[in-house]
Amino acid sequence: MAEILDGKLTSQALKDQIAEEVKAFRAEGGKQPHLAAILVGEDGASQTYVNHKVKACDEVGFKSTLKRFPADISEEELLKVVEDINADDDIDGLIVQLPLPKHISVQKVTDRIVPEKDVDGFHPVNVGRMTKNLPSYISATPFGILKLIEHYNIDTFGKHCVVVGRSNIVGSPMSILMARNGKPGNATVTLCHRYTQGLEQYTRQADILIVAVGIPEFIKGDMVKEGAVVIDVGITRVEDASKKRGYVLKGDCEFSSCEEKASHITPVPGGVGPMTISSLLYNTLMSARNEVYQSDVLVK
Ligand SMILES: Nc1nc(=O)c2c([nH]1)NC[C@@H]1CN(c3ccc(C(=O)N[C@@H](CCC(=O)O)C(=O)O)cc3)C=[N+]21
Repeated sequence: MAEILDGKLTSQALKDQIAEEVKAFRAEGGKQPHLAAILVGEDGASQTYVNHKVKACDEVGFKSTLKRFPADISEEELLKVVEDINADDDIDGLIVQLPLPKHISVQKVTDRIVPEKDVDGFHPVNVGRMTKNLPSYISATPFGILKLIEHYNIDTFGKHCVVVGRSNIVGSPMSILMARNGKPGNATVTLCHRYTQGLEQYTRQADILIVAVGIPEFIKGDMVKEGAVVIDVGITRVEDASKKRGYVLKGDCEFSSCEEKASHITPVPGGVGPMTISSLLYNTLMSARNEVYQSDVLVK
């Protein structure tokens, strides 16, 4: 029986801390942190996530602005919206909810956000600074996983961490963060992906197994080492006619079989997902306080 790494509880604790810090900051004459989100199209999951983000802003005392556009907005128009927000001194953080429609380049749009407002940590300047262990915005999902590991006092020093999936948003930054000299960090990292041969040979060696492939129940218990810490980043809507909503949420790990082997495991939902939201808020607070790019000559 594994201990549950409760992302809902941990996220709430982090939000409570953020709310306190907002109060203290404003009492010193600081501004109200302000997060802007851009949502393009009508994707159901994206709408859910963005609504969660707006609600979370209210909870911690942030201002939020949601800008919605139809799926057929042109790339040029969207880039103009980004530029307007870049120039708006009241807005501290901007996220463009992914995925975007195919005719819009994710890279062009994320690269257009000024690094100082890139609270998603997707801009190459933030990715580069993260890699060099300089102050940066760390993407919300990897940042949330670090916070969860920290909250439960999980030791990563010298441990073997196997990351499955090499996406720009999760797998790649996660592998860098777990290996770099930090806390949590200093792990020995193996990064596996779709072309890895004999995947289970690697996953079975993991003291910490982080899975972000987006394939429901991809990892089974027999691929997990006894006593491993299992972090499941996947969250897929799987059709289920017996449910009122018509779907269930599934992680990348088969919970029942992995839970038998693991010492700690994140559930889906209620694991990594909620941590993502509070981490985004934390980045926005850091931006309002001008902590990351303060007195910084790199990008000015
Ligand atoms: N620019 C951008 N930044 C992102 O950070 C970003 C994105 N685009 N696109 C999509 C992914 C996914 N993501 C999640 C956020 C919260 C939950 C979350 O709160 N999940 C709840 C359940 C949510 C539900 O009921 O569907 C849970 O796991 O308990 C999940 C996934 C952020 N992402």
